Amino acid sequence: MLRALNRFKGAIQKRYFSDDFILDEIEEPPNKPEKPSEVVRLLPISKHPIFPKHFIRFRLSPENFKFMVSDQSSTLVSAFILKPKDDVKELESQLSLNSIFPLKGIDSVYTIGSICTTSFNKFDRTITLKPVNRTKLIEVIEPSTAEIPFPLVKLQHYDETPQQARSEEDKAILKLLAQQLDELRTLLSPQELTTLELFAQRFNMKYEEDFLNYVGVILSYMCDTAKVQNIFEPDTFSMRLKLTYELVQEHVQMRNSMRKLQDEAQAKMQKASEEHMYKEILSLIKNKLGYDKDEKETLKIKYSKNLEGKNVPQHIQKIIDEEMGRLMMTDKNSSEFHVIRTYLDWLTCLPYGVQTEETIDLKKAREVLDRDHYGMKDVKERILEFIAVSKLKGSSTGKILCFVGPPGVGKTSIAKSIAEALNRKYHRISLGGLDDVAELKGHRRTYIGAQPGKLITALKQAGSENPVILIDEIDKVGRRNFQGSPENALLEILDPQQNFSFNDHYLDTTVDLSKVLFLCTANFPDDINPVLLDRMDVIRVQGYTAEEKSNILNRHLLPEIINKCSLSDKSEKYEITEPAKEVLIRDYCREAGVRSLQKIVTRILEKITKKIVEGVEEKIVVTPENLITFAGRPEHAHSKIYDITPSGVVMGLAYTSMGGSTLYIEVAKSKFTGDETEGKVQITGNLKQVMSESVHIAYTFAKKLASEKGNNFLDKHSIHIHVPEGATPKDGPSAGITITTALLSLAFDKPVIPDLAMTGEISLTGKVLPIGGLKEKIVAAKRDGVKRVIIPKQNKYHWDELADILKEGIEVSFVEEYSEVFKIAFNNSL
Ligand SMILES: Nc1ncnc2c1ncn2[C@@H]1O[C@H](COP(=O)(O)OP(=O)(O)OP(=O)(O)O)[C@@H](O)[C@H]1O
Repeated sequence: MLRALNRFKGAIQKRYFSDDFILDEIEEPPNKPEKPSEVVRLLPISKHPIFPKHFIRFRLSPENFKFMVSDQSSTLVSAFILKPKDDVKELESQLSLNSIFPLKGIDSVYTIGSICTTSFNKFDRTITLKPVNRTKLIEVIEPSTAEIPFPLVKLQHYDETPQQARSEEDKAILKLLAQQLDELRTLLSPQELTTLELFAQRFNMKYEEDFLNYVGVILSYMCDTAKVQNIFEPDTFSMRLKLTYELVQEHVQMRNSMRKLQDEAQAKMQKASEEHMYKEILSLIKNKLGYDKDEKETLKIKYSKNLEGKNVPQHIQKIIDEEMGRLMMTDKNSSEFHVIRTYLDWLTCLPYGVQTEETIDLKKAREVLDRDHYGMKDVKERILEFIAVSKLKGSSTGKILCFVGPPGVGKTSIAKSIAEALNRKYHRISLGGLDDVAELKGHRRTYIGAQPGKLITALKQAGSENPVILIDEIDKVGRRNFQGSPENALLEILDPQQNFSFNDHYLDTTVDLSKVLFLCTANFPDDINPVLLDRMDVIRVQGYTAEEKSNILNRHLLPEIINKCSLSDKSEKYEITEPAKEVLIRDYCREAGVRSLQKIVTRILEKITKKIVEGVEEKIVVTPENLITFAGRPEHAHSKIYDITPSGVVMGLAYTSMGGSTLYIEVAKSKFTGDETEGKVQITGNLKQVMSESVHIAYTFAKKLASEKGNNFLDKHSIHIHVPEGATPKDGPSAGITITTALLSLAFDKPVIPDLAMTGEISLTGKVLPIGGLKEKIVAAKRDGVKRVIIPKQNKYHWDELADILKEGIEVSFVEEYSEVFKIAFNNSL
C-alpha cells in the first residue's frame, strides 16, 4: 500500500474521476479542535458514511448554501447517512453529485455519523466536509423549518485516539485483511485501482486505525450503504476490524464468482466468433479453389445415377430439374441447401418405371402356398381364384384382399407367400395405433425434419413400382382427429380410381400407386370403417384345431426353429415326444393361432441348445412329465369351471378376437329391494352393448315361456346374470339361447343335461338365428370336453364344411325354434 502511495505522490492536484466523487486538493487534515462542540447542525447525506480522514464535497441548493454560509455555527457540522429508502434512490438518480437531502424525520438517518469541519466554495456552491470524529446523535435541539433547513442536534463524540496495544487475534486479522485486500486489487478494473490508490494518499498506513478507515472508504464505494454503515458504527477497534474483514472477504468472494462467470461468457463468445470466422474463411477458400462447385457437381452426378434407367414422369422430372437449379445457386452452408438436398434424395430414389416381372402362374402359386402353409384350404382356394382372374385380366392389381382372423393364424405370412408366388417385392406397413395422417401421407416440407409418409417409404424400400404392400392391422387404425383422418387417406390409397395420382405432402407432387398390389389384414372386421370394408374382398382365416396345430408344428414351425437354433445336424441328441407336443398344444397354447406355440417351442429348443452346448452327454428327451422344466407352467388353466352344471348355469360358445372359447352363463335369483312388484335384471361380467341387449331379449322371452308353462318364478324374483372372466370384453348376440336356457333352468330349478354347449341368437318370438365363427367355437368346445352342441339350423352348411376329425365325438343338434333347444337341454322332462 505504501508502494502504491509513493507511486502516486505528486498526483494531479485536482482531479475528477467519477461522476459522484471529487478528490479535493491534497492538504493536511485540519487541526483537530481541542474538543469539538457537541451541539451542531445535522446534514443528512446519501450513500456512504464519511470515514475519518476522508473528505467529501457536496453541492448545495442556492438557499441552503446561503443559509450555511451565513450561519455562525456552521464551521462544524455533523453528517448522518439517510437510511436507504426508495425515495432516496429516486432523488439520487436525479442528482449526479453527492447530495444533501431535506430531512423528513430524525428516524430517517442512522444514529452514528461524523462530526466534520466545513469549507465553502461560493463559485460552484459546494461545501467540503472534513471529518474530525465519529459521533452519536443524542437529541434534536432545534428542528428544521422552512427558513432553517438543517436541524440543530446534540451529539456525543467517539474517542478516536489511536491505540497501539492490540490483541494477538487483532494482529492476525489485520494480516488476513491485508491479504484479502491484495486479492481484491487483482479483481479490480484499472479505473477502480487508480481510485483506490489515490485514496491511499490520505491515510497514514502506519496507524492501524488509518488502515481500517482506508479499507472502510474503499468498501463504501463498492458495497451497500447498510453494510458499510455496519462497519462504520462499532466503537471498539476489534469489532470494527472483524466486521470489516468479513465484509472484504464477502466482497472478494462475490467478485471472484462474477469474474468466473464473466470469463465463461467471454470464452463462449470468443469460441462462437472464432468458429464463425473459420467457417467464413473455409467457405471463401473452398469457393476460390472451386471445391464448393465440386461438391455440388458430385451431388449432381449422384442424382443422375439415381435416375439412370428409370422412366421418370414428366411432372416429376420438371421438379427435379428446378430443384437441381436451386441447389446449384444455394450456399452449401445454408439450411436451405440441406432441405433441397434431402428433397432431391427422396425424389430421385423412387422406382419410376422399375417393375419386377409379374408371373401369374397358378401351378407355381399353389406350390408356394402349399410349401409355406399347412391347411388353410379355403384361403388358398380364394387366393388361387384371385390369381386365375388376374391371369385373364393380365394384372393382379385393382382388387384388395383383406385377410380377417384371430392373431397368429398366418394372415401376414400368407401375404408374403402371395408376393413370392407373383414375383413381386414385399413390404409391410403396420397401422396398429396409427392416428396421424402425416404418417401415411408425409409432413409438409416446411416442418423441421419433415419426411415422406409410409407409402413413399415402402416404394423406396421395395425398389419397384409394383410391390405387394401389406397393410397390417387395418382395423386398428385411428379414427379422425384434429390432424386429419387416416381412414380417409387409406380410402384414397386403396381406391384404384384415385391411387394412380397419390399425393404425398412431403413430395408435394403425385406418385403412381396403381401398380401396387395392396393386401390387408385385420383381427376384427367389425372395427374396419364400412366404406373401406366395402372396397375389399374379405377372406376369413380361421383358427386351427389341435390336429391342425400339431401338423403345422411338425411340418413348418419345428423345422424353422430347429434351423434358427442350428440344431439341424444334432437330431440324435434330443427329442420332443408326440405326447409332449400334445400337452403343449392342449395346455400351453389354447389360442386360435400358432404364435404362442411357436414361442414356446422356440423356448424349449433354446433350452435344449444350451444343454447341448454345455456338453450334456445323454439324449435330451422332452416328455409330458418333464415339460415344466423346459416350458414353465402352462398359462392357461382348464377353462371348465363346472364338471356338472347346476341349475341356472349353462355353457355357451363365444368367438372373440383371440379365437373361439367356451363361456358359462350364470343366473341367480336376488331378493326384491324396497317396494318392487316386478322382477328386475342385473348384469355383470363386462358385457358390451349388443350382448346386453341380447340379455334383455332372452329375459323377456324366458319370462313368457315360463309363464306359458305355469311358472311365475321370473315375475316374482329379481335376477342377476353374470358371465365369468370379467376381464375379457364380450360382445355379439350369439349367447341368446344360452341366456334363455340359463334363466329357465333357474326358474324350473332344473339343471341342463351334462356336457352340453350351445350357441345361437334368439329373437323376441323365439326364433334361433345364425352365428359366426363356428369352427373356432367347435374347436373350443372340443377342447373343453363338450359332447353335445346345439347350433342354429342356418349354420348347418358351416358344420358340414368342418373336417371330420373336428366333428368326431360331438353330437350336434340343429335348431330353428327355441322350443327345440328347451326339449334337448332339459331332456324332454319339462
Ligand atoms: N397354416 C400355417 N402353416 C404354417 N405356418 C403357419 C400357419 N399359420 C401360421 N403359421 C405361422 O405362424 C406364425 C404367425 O403367423 P402370422 O404372423 O402370419 O400371423 P397373423 O395372422 O398375421 O397374426 P397377427 O394378426 O397377430 O398379425 C408365422 O410364423 C407363420 O408362418
